Amino acid sequence: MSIAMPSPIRVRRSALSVPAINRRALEKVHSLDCDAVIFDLEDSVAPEKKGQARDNLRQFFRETPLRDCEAIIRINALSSEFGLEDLDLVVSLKPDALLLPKVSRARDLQDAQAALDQKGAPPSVRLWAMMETAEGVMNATSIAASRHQAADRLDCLVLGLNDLRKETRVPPRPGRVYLVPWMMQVVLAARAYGLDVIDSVFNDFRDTDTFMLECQQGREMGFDGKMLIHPAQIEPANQTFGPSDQEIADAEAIVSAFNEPQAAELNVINIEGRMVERLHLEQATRLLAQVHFIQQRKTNP
Ligand SMILES: CC(C)(COP(=O)(O)OP(=O)(O)OC[C@H]1O[C@@H](n2cnc3c(N)ncnc32)[C@H](O)[C@@H]1OP(=O)(O)O)[C@@H](O)C(=O)NCCC(=O)NCCSC(=O)C[C@H](O)C(=O)O
Ligand SMILES: [Mg+2]
Repeated sequence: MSIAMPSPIRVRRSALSVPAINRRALEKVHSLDCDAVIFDLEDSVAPEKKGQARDNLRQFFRETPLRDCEAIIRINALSSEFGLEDLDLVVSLKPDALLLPKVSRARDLQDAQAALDQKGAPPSVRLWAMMETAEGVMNATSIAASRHQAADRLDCLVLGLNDLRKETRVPPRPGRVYLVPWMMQVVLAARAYGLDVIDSVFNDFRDTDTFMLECQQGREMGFDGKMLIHPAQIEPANQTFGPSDQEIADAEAIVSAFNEPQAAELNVINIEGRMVERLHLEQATRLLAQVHFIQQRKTNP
């Protein structure tokens, strides 16, 4: 017996932030192997440069749109003086998602969704939410739940620890030790409502060893991937958040064991002394679909 591939399969191991004001960085993105590019109009763009940054994105989307990589635009808060013009840009460029910064309550997302709907953005334009305020983390459950209410475009939560540290005054420490409970709260809320969740940026982009440790920690906490600030972080993030050879071999063994005729009516089987249930078959099938997705991308560069 075989089971259908879950759909849609998405892979979000690496989401590179690119300041929309930086033309040189924009030119580079086509040569980079990240799963998503977040074109930033918010904190990496000075107030007097917002217009120029929007023009850069207009030119980029017109001349060299991304292929096989999600395109996300992070706008300024809708309540800011830049928010509405950013939103109009999103409606005209139709990226894969709008990333809303500093989401503190479900209402922020509902307002963004209402504005997208009212301006005629197609349903393909999803919503991503930055979780980076104390209030946002405390409201993680209702924010994630808004996917089933007035913000059904919501697709993914992105943790922002720079802002969260600033507001809570928790200093950076090895292992992000005092932040872990809040991070897990965001992961749990995302999973309860079927959302993806992406770990925060790591600022010291030349410190590859600590970055790798942070990626491994993020993966073990259940994150799908990491928001990145520098091209050098892409490969380590793809490696850490992608399926390992051992995980692929295990998944193949599970699928093939359940495909045996004698397993057709069994919900639980024994694979080399390990209990394996159909829920593991679902996990294995999802993992193999992700492997397929990644391989296809490699063969269509
Ligand atoms: C941090 C940087 C300013 C460093 O840039 P630079 O000094 O140019 O570094 P390098 O000389 O090592 O760069 C080597 C080449 O790589 C290109 N580059 C660098 N960064 C990027 C990038 N993000 N995307 C594409 N290309 C990039 C350089 O142009 C060099 O190219 P070349 O000259 O051809 O060799 C810079 O990395 C940077 O600006 N990073 C992104 C900053 C950003 O987006 N900030 C916002 C996101 S952070 C966030 O969201 C925090 C969150 O909200 C929270 O609260 O936690
Ligand atoms: Mg931030």
